[in-house]
Amino acid sequence: PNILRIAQQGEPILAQRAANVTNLHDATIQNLIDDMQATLLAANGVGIAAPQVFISLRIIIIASRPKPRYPDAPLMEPLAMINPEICWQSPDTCTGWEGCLSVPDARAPVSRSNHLRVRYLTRKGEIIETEYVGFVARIIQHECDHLDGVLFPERVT
Ligand SMILES: O=C(CSC(=O)[C@H](Cc1ccccc1)CC(F)(F)F)c1ccccc1
Ligand SMILES: [Zn+2]
Repeated sequence: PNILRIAQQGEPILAQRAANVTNLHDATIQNLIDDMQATLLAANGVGIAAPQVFISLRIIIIASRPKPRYPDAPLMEPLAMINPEICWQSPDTCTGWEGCLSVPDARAPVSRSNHLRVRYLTRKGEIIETEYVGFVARIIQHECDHLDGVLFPERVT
C-alpha cells in the first residue's frame, strides 16, 4: 500500500459532497482502502475520509486507539465503512477535543451526539448496521462530515 498525500484546509475537494461508491469490488477501490489505512496509521490518526486523500468518494476508515488526550479510547482494528449513513443519532451530546489531519495544529472542543447507529457496506460488500457511543461515535461523525464537505472548525460552537 502507498502513503497518500493528505489534502489541507483550503483544498476545494474538502468542501465538496463525495459520491457514493458503486464499484466496490474494483481493484481501484480495494487498493484505495489499503492506501487510506496505511496513510491513516502513518499519520497517527484515528480516522480518515477519502476526500482527504483527494478522492471524492464516500469511504471512511475509523481506527480508534488510546491517545494521551483520550486514554479511555477503545483499541479497535481499522474499520472501512463504504457509503456510511448515520441512520439515528442521540439528542444527548457530549463535548470533546477534536483534531484533523487536514487542519494541522488545530484542536478544539466539538459537541457531538454521544450515541449513533450507522449503516454501511464493508469492503466485502456486506450491509452492516451498528451502534456506537463516545469517542468512536465522535470519529464517525467527524469522518461523515468530511464526506459532506464539512470540517470540524465549522462545528465549533
Ligand atoms: O489522533 C488524532 C489526530 S486527528 C484525527 O485522527 C482525525 C480524526 C478525529 C480525531 C479526533 C476526534 C474525531 C476525529 C483524523 C481526520 F482528520 F482524518 F479526521 C487526535 C486528535 C485530537 C484528539 C484525539 C485524537
Ligand atoms: Zn478530519
